[in-house]
Amino acid sequence: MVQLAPSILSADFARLGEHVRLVEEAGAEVLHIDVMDGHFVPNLTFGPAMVKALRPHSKMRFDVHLMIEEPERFIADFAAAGADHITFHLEASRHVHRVVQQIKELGLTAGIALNPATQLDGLKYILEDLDMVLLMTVNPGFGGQKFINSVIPKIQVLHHHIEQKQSSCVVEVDGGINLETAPLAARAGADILVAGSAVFGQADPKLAVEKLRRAVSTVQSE
Ligand SMILES: O=C(CO)[C@H](O)[C@H](O)COP(=O)(O)O
Ligand SMILES: [Fe+2]
Repeated sequence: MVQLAPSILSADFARLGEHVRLVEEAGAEVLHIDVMDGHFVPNLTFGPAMVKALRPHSKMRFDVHLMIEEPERFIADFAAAGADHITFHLEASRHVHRVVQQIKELGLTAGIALNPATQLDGLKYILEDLDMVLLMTVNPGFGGQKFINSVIPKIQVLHHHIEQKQSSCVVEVDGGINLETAPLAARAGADILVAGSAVFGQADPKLAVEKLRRAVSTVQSE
């Protein structure tokens, strides 16, 4: 069963509580929270205070995607604010194993994200410690970008590897997911699909989640 993770990056920040409740009512399992620092990526978003403010409004799993340099500096703050899961970028940390341990010691699940051009090889000695791998299908930094099709084989390879190892690690795909690309990513082996503009950029975010769910359910029944 593929899960949907609406990204608040494209939500109306002035009506965030209301928007988050809408997607939860529509059955979204995970809320994706994009944190950007203006260094690792050329954009700035928000910090732990946003997670803390949203926490009382939702029972969804809070999936924090850190697009920040030296993520170890902020793990404890996001955990205290109510994150359930933290993903950081392989490209942004020099002590990958230590950061994974830090996240897990706080009782959260841990994931590593890879930019579209980053090889899977960098995960070789850490994969067994991960709860999630996030494969970016756009270059991180902005919502509303076009899905990079050449990442599809990378999703397939990772999915097959995880299946062979009988690991419980899940594959999340993030960037440019819409009604057309969601089935492609699901068919390639994605377990969780992040969608920002295809949900919160639509006039009716609740209907948008329902449509995405229908689009991926056709793949599951193949
Ligand atoms: O991590 C991200 C960008 O760096 C976002 O999660 C992602 O881009 C979602 O937005 P959209 O679905 O509009 O592409
Ligand atoms: Fe993201």
